[in-house]
Amino acid sequence: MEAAAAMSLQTCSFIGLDKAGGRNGGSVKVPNRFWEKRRVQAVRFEDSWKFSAPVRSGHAELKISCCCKKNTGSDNFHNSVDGALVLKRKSEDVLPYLNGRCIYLVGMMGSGKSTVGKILSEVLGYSFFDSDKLVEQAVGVTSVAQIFKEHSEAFFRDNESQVLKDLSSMHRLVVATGGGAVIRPVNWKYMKQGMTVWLDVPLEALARRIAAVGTASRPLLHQEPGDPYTKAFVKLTTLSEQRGKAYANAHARVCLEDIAAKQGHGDVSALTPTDIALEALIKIEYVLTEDAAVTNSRYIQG
Ligand SMILES: Nc1ncnc2c1ncn2[C@@H]1O[C@H](COP(=O)(O)OP(=O)(O)O)[C@@H](O)[C@H]1O
Ligand SMILES: O=C(O)C1=C[C@@H](OP(=O)(O)O)[C@@H](O)[C@H](O)C1
Repeated sequence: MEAAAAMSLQTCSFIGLDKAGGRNGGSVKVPNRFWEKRRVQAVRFEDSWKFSAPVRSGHAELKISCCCKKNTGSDNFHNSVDGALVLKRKSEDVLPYLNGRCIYLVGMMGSGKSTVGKILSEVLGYSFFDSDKLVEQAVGVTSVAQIFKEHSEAFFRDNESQVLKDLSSMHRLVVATGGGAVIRPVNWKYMKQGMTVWLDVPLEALARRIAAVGTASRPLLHQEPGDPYTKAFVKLTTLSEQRGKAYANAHARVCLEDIAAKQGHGDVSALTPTDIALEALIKIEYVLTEDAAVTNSRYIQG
């Protein structure tokens, strides 16, 4: 049911970026023309950063017809509709508290940032961006692997920071960041303009997912010897040790082991992207309502 729910919920649309810098130049600035186009979808709010308890509106219209189209079996159909409804209702709870703030998904390669991010953007009515894709478009190449090969990791990181900086002035976006975006403190300054959410996935599950699609598109994993699972697992273990603390900077942590335990089976591979998106919304709501409560109690106390 999940693939269908995810497919039907995703409406990712990227708008091409003009090449704004030479291949051998320094960082590449995302051109203004790009943001002018996006402004149609990504509304700017001048004063949206105040944490206060919002006025709740009634339930918005539920848009589930697209989910039904993709499913065939009757069990799948019901699971999918139920899952989509629960997710949509939760998004309506969270939206007033988000107040236009962007969501930045962080996590290791293969943690599901793009998959879950597209679902979140759809239910929230936000636009979706994959920062890797924005870097590729800004540099004028078709893959991150090409940037690593023809330039360097440092060149990629500079461009990644520039993209995050440009995104940080926007609103109503869900951004799937690259797995290494967390290592530069300045990127946190940009990402923390919005809500940051860490998708915390066990290494075995990450390596299984990556092995299923191959390591070619992920240059940091591709250099290791061995079969795709071993290559991925070995390098991810090292990266996770180096980055573990950095991911923990996020406002919210979505731990797949915890979700699986809550569901009573303990099997993270049985979790669907919709389960994970729902948990992300629950965690975001928790963080934002805590902030709103603190702000309101300060206001009452004068
Ligand atoms: N919950 C999930 N269960 C199984 N596979 C998943 C799940 N979420 C994502 N995947 C798969 O894992 C791979 C990596 O997901 P992706 O969203 O691209 O991760 P990221 O953007 O964090 O690198 C993709 O092939 C995707 O289909
Ligand atoms: O973890 C990392 O350092 C990287 C993760 C990749 O993004 P995904 O997390 O989307 O695979 C991409 O940015 C690049 O290959 C480096």
